[in-house]
Amino acid sequence: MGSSALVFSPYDREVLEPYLPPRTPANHGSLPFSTLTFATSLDSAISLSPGVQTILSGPESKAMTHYLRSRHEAILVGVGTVMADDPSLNCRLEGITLEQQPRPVVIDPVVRWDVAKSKCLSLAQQGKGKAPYIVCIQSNPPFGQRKALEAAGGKYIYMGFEDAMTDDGFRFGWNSILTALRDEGLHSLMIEGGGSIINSLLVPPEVELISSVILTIAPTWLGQGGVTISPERKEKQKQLRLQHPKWHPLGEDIILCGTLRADRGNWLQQHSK
Ligand SMILES: NC(=O)C1=CN([C@@H]2O[C@H](COP(=O)(O)OP(=O)(O)OC[C@H]3O[C@@H](n4cnc5c(N)ncnc54)[C@H](OP(=O)(O)O)[C@@H]3O)[C@@H](O)[C@H]2O)C=CC1
Ligand SMILES: Nc1nc(O)c(N)c(N[C@@H]2O[C@H](COP(=O)(O)O)[C@@H](O)[C@H]2O)n1
Repeated sequence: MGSSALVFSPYDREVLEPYLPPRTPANHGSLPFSTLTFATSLDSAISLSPGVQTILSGPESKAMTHYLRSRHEAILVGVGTVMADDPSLNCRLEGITLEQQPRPVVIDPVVRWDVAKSKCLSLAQQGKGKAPYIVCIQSNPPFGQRKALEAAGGKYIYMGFEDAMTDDGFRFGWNSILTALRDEGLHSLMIEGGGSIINSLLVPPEVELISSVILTIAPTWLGQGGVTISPERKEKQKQLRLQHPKWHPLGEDIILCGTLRADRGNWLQQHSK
């Protein structure tokens, strides 16, 4: 995504409002309000292949993504995404102060990402975003990286080893991740990707941790071999269906909002026009 200041209209803001975190966090003990949001093709791909950044959002939905960034206290991505994209993970909406910038959070269990060389840290050093929090198991990340990260206001968040080892490597439970972020004082979280992060959340019981879903659907097919969103189907699992869906066209894309949690239904109905 480019670097010029973006504008998102008051009308479009109002359409999204019921699906966004409350402006004043209600309960300090609860887990962060978590919005799952990403851009997908018509064949459910979020990139052409692992490790390749693929622009799907048009200018209008890109501005929406930056509005969402301004409305959450943190943006979460997996290490696969930062290694592939070297993203900025800041908000480039017109008039945003440093205080209003979201905190980037990167799930990087064995510290594969060299944060010291990242665009995200460089932007934090320039006061154009916040330095990331990196969620990992390792207790001694490379000294130079830790020094650079901490000097800019970021940190490593260490998770316990218990229950984290799986056939795929270290995997923290989502409840533990969200608890750790709540303990860092983060009340709302925008989960952007990538594929493995999103797919692991779209299965029970993790799906209950998602407060809202806001998708950008771009009118394009990426074809086979991409990173796709297609969660594992567990035996006897019910179909996973978005509740209270709202479709909203933005430029050439369409935005699909909804919820996956039964207890959000009443709240959404009250706040939807
Ligand atoms: N279109 C869009 O909106 C978006 C597209 N993307 C695209 O997605 C692609 C990247 O997706 P993908 O390759 O799946 O990578 P991810 O960003 O999903 O990162 C995956 C890695 O994160 C770590 N991880 C994930 N879940 C956990 C967990 N529960 N506990 C501990 N570690 C965990 C693992 O690291 P380890 O391997 O070290 O164990 C895993 O391999 C890129 O091409 C990017 O461009 C990304 C975001 C948005
Ligand atoms: N909303 C959206 N649309 C796309 O087309 C995308 N490729 C992405 N990708 C996500 O945005 C990150 C890039 O952010 P910066 O512009 O560098 O801040 C990328 O890493 C993905 O998380 N999103």
